[in-house]
Amino acid sequence: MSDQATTPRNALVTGAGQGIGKSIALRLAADGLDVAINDIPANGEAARAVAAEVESLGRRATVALADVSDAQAVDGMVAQVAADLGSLDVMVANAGIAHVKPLLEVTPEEFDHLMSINLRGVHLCYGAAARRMIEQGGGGKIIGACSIVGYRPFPLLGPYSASKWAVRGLTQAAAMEWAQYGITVNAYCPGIVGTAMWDHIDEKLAENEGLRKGAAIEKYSELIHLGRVSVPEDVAKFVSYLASPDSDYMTGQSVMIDGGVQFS
Ligand SMILES: NC(=O)C1=CN([C@@H]2O[C@H](COP(=O)(O)OP(=O)(O)OC[C@H]3O[C@@H](n4cnc5c(N)ncnc54)[C@H](O)[C@@H]3O)[C@@H](O)[C@H]2O)C=CC1
Ligand SMILES: CC(=O)C(C)=O
Repeated sequence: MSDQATTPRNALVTGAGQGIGKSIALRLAADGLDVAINDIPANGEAARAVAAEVESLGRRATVALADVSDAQAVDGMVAQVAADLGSLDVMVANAGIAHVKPLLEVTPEEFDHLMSINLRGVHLCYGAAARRMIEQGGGGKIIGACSIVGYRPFPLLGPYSASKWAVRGLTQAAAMEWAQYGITVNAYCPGIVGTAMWDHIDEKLAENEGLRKGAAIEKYSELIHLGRVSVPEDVAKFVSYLASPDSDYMTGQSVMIDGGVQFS
């Protein structure tokens, strides 16, 4: 195995127009990395606003709009980022969506749509980044969005939980195959983070269980030993470590950063 040859310099964060991805992008910029902001074209304005915030921290930024489920678009995104910033050293495959539905009501189309973003999207981003890093020859850091439900599913989040379970497996396989190139591959497993995703989950769980809005997140928050709902910055601090040389001897891990909900 070759050594991690260079200190990470240029990062790409998918789904970075809001929520956890935005927080990761800003944290990596604060750490001294230049950052490419990805989101879907429909969220382009938010992505450009995050890029402006990165620049206000004194770092270079570029916006690379693409749907991570589209193989051609992902290859184009990675090529654009490497051209704009000079290299790709850190890939954070953060983009994801959640559906809340009883398994017996999930249609094959809904299942495929979720998997195309949460699993194929991560696979495409991992692969495109790895090919670029191998070509560059200096190793790299590949980081994926898993979840506590990648270890223990939540009811009504069946396909979502399965997608995160699969991200954990993909992360282990990629770590094994790409160690020889000095590339580490790890994932973060947040618990209950107060973002638009949990607003949606709360609303749908409430509908399903006949609860008022806000009651579902309160109920699930009782599982958090540290006693508060997570904020995106909690996750970004850990991703900062995964993107830094301090984590060079760690690969294939999907690590809980959940305030003490799930113990692996
Ligand atoms: N919020 C939470 O409690 C938790 C979130 N996660 C994971 O963390 C990641 C980020 O979650 P949040 O920030 O909460 O979600 P969010 O819904 O606030 O943000 C997700 C971002 O991804 C973008 N996105 C969606 N589909 C995309 C696609 N096909 N291509 C490119 N971008 C796309 C959205 O436009 C949005 O900007 C997701 O993978 C999620 O599954 C994991 C555990 C807990
Ligand atoms: C959205 C998600 O992954 C959880 C566990 O809430």
